[in-house]
Amino acid sequence: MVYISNAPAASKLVAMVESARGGSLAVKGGEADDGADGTIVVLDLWRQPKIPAPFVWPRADALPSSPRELDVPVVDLAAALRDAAGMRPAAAQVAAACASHGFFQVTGHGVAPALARAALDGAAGFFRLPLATKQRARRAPGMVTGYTTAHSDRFVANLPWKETLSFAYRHAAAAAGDNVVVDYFASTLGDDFKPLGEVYQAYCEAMEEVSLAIMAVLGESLGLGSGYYRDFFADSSSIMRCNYYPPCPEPERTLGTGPHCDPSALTVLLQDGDVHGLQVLVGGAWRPVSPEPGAFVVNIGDTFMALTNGRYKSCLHRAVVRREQERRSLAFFLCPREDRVVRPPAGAGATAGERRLYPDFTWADFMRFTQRHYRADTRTLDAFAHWLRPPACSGAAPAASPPTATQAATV
Ligand SMILES: C=C1C[C@]23C[C@H]1CC[C@H]2[C@]1(C)CCC[C@@](C)(C(=O)O)[C@H]1[C@@H]3C(=O)O
Ligand SMILES: O=C(O)CCC(=O)C(=O)O
Ligand SMILES: [Fe+2]
Repeated sequence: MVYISNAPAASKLVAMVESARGGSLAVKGGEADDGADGTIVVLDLWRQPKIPAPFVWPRADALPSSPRELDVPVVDLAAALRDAAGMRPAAAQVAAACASHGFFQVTGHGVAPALARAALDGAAGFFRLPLATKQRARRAPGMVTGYTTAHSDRFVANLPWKETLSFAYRHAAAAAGDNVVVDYFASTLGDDFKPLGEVYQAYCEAMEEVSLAIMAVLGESLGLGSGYYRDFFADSSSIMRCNYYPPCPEPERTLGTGPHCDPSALTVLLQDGDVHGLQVLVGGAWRPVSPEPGAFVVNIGDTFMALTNGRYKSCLHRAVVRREQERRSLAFFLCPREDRVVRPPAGAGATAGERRLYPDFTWADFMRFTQRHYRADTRTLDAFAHWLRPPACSGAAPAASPPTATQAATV
């Protein structure tokens, strides 16, 4: 028997796996099965000799991969926050990186190595659990949070070779003493998962602090002062995502995470060990950003690009997979409070006479766009801006006719 979720996309996928093996397909909807009765679970996907067709990404527009490491500055956050003498070089490093590709690394962040290790190990342990256990946290339709295998509940083609677990981290809740992450783990996976929830609660708190420190440097780098963006994101509503990329029999035909710009404001990424995977598109080639021990990789997302009227770049990136090695990464997506209006301040792109590149929007709307109308890809922010404010001549009404309304469900 094959366990599948109720989604048609997933049933198609599993059917393909089955037919590739010449086995018979029995579809089981509803509750997850732990596989103890001989059930073949979706995890068998990761052990196929060939990748199923829905995982094959088109190569027509394939750009070359370069072995040359991307030059990403390493910014010492502790020095930057200590005094003006430390801030000056940090702000200059960040300004240069963000004006070109938007990627840099941070050290001096104050995150205890043991906490980072526990978060990575926790992800390793979680993804090794039986599918049925992980499915207790499965993503609800239209939500970004939850557990997914290859996003097969959302899409039928260009499936990513990964499993993910995502959860929300809201500053307001944490400030009120609510342990939202612990509660999430306990309520979806069970009380046994409280200790893991505690690890991620602490990790998210640390990530928020790191993100706000970076916001201080970004503000300085744009001449707005260290408080401007720090205040804007002081009541953030962020997303934490654990990525697991299994070894892949045909790594050159698929991707762990497809080419995209992060819709969020800022991403703080922790890569596990020395397994390379993250690549950034710069100068027409995919360039690796390898894990630096003790450093986090930071990148500007679309929301911050909009906050600077395009001055700071949200750059295309992807994650490749490997034949022999599995890989894990932890991404903390810093996002504004849902109802905050994203608009560049005077001095960072909204000076008199400068053309606004993007309309005002709220994170709630942008988030909804990526979960219900559009699959985040190479041009998410432009598609969203167009959806919010179609060109006058098109006559289209935004909510009634998102340009790619069917994409999220099918592609
Ligand atoms: C708002 C979001 C959409 C995604 C999750 C968060 C932040 C990053 C986005 C994502 C990772 C970009 C690549 C494509 C995506 C579908 C993925 O492969 O996971 C994106 C996320 C998503 O919609 O789940
Ligand atoms: O796993 C990685 O290295 C990158 C993942 C990523 O870009 C994302 O989750 O947005
Ligand atoms: Fe990303």
